[in-house]
Amino acid sequence: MMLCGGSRGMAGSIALSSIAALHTGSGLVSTAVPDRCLETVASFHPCVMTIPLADDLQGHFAVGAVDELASRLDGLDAIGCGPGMTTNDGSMQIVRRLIEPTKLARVFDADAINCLAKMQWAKGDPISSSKSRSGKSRSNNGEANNIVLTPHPGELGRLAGIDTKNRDLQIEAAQKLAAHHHVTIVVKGGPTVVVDATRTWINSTGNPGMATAGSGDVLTGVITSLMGQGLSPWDAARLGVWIHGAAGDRAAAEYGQPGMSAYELLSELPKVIAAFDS
Ligand SMILES: NC(=O)C1=CN([C@@H]2O[C@H](COP(=O)(O)OP(=O)(O)OC[C@H]3O[C@@H](n4cnc5c(N)ncnc54)[C@H](OP(=O)(O)O)[C@@H]3O)[C@@H](O)[C@H]2O)[C@@H](O)CC1
Ligand SMILES: Nc1ncnc2c1ncn2[C@@H]1O[C@H](COP(=O)(O)OP(=O)(O)O)[C@@H](O)[C@H]1O
Ligand SMILES: [Mg+2]
Repeated sequence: MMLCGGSRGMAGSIALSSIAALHTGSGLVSTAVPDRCLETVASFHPCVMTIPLADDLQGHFAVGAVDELASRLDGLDAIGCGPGMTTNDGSMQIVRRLIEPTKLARVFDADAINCLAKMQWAKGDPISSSKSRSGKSRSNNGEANNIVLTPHPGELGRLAGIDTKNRDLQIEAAQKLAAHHHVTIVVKGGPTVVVDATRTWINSTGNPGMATAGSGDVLTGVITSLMGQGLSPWDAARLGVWIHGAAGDRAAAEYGQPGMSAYELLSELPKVIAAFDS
C-alpha cells in the first residue's frame, strides 16, 4: 500500500499515517513525499519505504510530480492521500489523477479533501458516470466506488459548501455527497459518524483527548491499511474508526486526555488488534 502527502514543515503528518498502516497489518508501506522531506519522513521509522516525488523550493509537490506517482499505481492495493500536502498546483494534479475512475482503493484526507473542494468536486458529475482515461464512459450502475473520504468538520464544510457547526446538518450534507458520488464518508468528531449512499453508522469508541494534532493522520493510515487488506470502503471505514478510537481510549487511560498525543496512538493500535485474538 502507499501513502502520499507531507511537505516541508508538515512531514510528521504523513509519517504518522505510514506508521499507523504498519501497525495495522500492512507489511509493506511506501510513502510518496516531496523530495526535500524524504529524509525527515524516512527517519521516523526504519520500516517505512519512501518514494521521492519532484518538489519545489518550498518542499511542496511540484507540478509534474503526479507523473512519477502515476507510474507506480499499477498493481497497488490501496493509496491514502492528503495529510500535510497543501493545495498547491502539484497537489491539485495528484488529487485530480487519483479521483479518476479506477478500482484502486483510495482514502482522501486533509489537503486532498481541500483540493477536491477547490475543484468543486462535490457539485461535479458523479464519479460513476465520469469518463475513464481511455475516454470510455464507465458507468458502475450505482455500485460503490472504492473511495473513503475522512473530513473533519472544517474540511467537510469546504467540500460540501456548508458553513455550520450543527452536527445533524453536517451529517445530512455528508449523506447527500456520499449518495451523489457513491463513496463512503467518515465525518470526524465526538462521536465520528460513517455514511455511505444508503447507510449511517455511529462510532462508540474515542474521547476528547483525541482532538490533538496528527490524530486524524493516524486514522488515514489505519483505513488505507484495512482497504489494502481487502476490506470494502464501508467496512474499512467503520473498523478503522473503531480501532482508532479504541487506541485513543487506551492512550487516555495511560497518559490522560490532556497529555496524550497522536504519537501515543501508534503504539496502542497493535494492542487493540491483538486484543481481538485473546
Ligand atoms: N504534524 C503535522 O505535520 C500535522 C499536519 N497537519 C496538516 O495541517 C494542515 C492543516 O490541517 P488542519 O486540520 O490543522 O487545518 P484546517 O483544515 O484549516 O482545519 C481547521 C479548520 O477546521 C475546523 N475544524 C478542525 N477540526 C475540527 C473539529 N474537530 N471540529 C470542528 N471544526 C474543526 C476549524 O474550525 P474552528 O474549530 O477553528 O472554528 C478550522 O476552521 C493539513 O495539511 C493537515 O494534514 C495536521 O494533520 C496536524 C499534524
Ligand atoms: N471529542 C472527540 N471525541 C472523539 N474523537 C475525537 C474528538 N475530537 C476529535 N476526535 C477525533 O480526532 C481526530 C482528529 O482528526 P483531524 O481533525 O483530522 O486531526 P489532524 O488533522 O490534526 O490529524 C478524528 O479522528 C476525530 O474523530
Ligand atoms: Mg486531519
